[in-house]
Amino acid sequence: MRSTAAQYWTLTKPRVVALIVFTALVGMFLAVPGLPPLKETVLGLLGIWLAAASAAAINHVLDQRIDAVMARTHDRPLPTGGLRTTQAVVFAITLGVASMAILVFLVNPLCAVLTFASLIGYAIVYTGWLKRATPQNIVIGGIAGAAPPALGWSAITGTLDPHALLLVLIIFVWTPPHFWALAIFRREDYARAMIPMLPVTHGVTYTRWQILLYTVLLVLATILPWATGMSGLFYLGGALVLGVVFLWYAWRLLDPPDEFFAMRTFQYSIVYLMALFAFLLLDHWLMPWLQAAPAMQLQAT
Ligand code: HEM
Ligand SMILES: CC(C)=CCC/C(C)=C/CC/C(C)=C/COP(=O)(O)OP(=O)(O)O
Repeated sequence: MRSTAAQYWTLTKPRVVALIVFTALVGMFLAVPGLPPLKETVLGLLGIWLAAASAAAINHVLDQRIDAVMARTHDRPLPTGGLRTTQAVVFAITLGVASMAILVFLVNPLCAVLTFASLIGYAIVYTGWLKRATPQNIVIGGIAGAAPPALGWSAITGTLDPHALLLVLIIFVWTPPHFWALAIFRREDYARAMIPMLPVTHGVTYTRWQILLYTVLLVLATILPWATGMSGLFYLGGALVLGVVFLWYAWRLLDPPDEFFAMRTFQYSIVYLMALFAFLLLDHWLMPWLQAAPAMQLQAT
């Protein structure tokens, strides 16, 4: 039996939210030359983390009947009775209110509004409506999960920058291969719960082609930070290597070597996004050094 604290922690989907917060952090670092101001960085991350955790807890509340019939999710705190619905609702509201208080009063109103829209987008629009309504659920709902780089950026600058939207676009296009690979492996779960995920409504072969299509779009989208001058060649090299590996997974998935290959593709999607954003960050730090190096060589001669 897990402790009550561990059950609450599970409600926040800690690993998904950790990667979400990392993408927000990268948005913050890319927003300004050098280091972003400490106060906005720390409080902005705290506010975004609390909002995402609140949204995740609401997802557990609204999905508890679905979660109870799926093998992957049946042991979550609400289906098992580890926590009562009222406990989860109070927890979600507390996190949400704390997040908004921090962002409105200590960061800036734009960041607060965008973060609130993402919270509602995931917790209510995706979970409460789209997930049950259309196989395009995760494509449209993916906007909320993709928003954090823009949330981070706006926490630092108080503006919505086109470069931040490029990072949002990358995660938006990444979401379908990320999720549909898992959904192929778990399609019987979704069929049993009567959730219209793409492999259930359109079949596995169609979903595999859609994964390949979105992976091609993803690789093209990842060229844009370099093409628009936001990132340098170090980033581009990393993005292309990661992208070629993703394309290889998506291509092999059309005729997979075993039934677990879709799951391996899903796992790679997470490594991919983590590494891609790490490349953005490293490139941002390295760029001044790389640009200064030829000038220093000239001075030496
Ligand atoms: C609508 C958009 C998305 C959908 C439908 C989706 C769906 C899923 C699902 C069903 C899982 C398996 C969770 C589990 O077994 O507990 C998962 C795992 C994961 N997702 Fe997503 N995801 C989305 C967006 C994102 C975003 C935006 C990120 C991060 C930027 C992300 C990061 C992760 C990570 C890190 C895991 C692994 C969690 C673990 O190992 O416990 N996902 N996703
Ligand atoms: C404020 C802000 C940044 C909000 C974003 C919040 C957030 C946690 C987004 C992650 C998306 C996600 C895990 C979707 C899976 O939901 P699912 O219900 O399809 O998956 P499940 O079956 O594992 O519950």
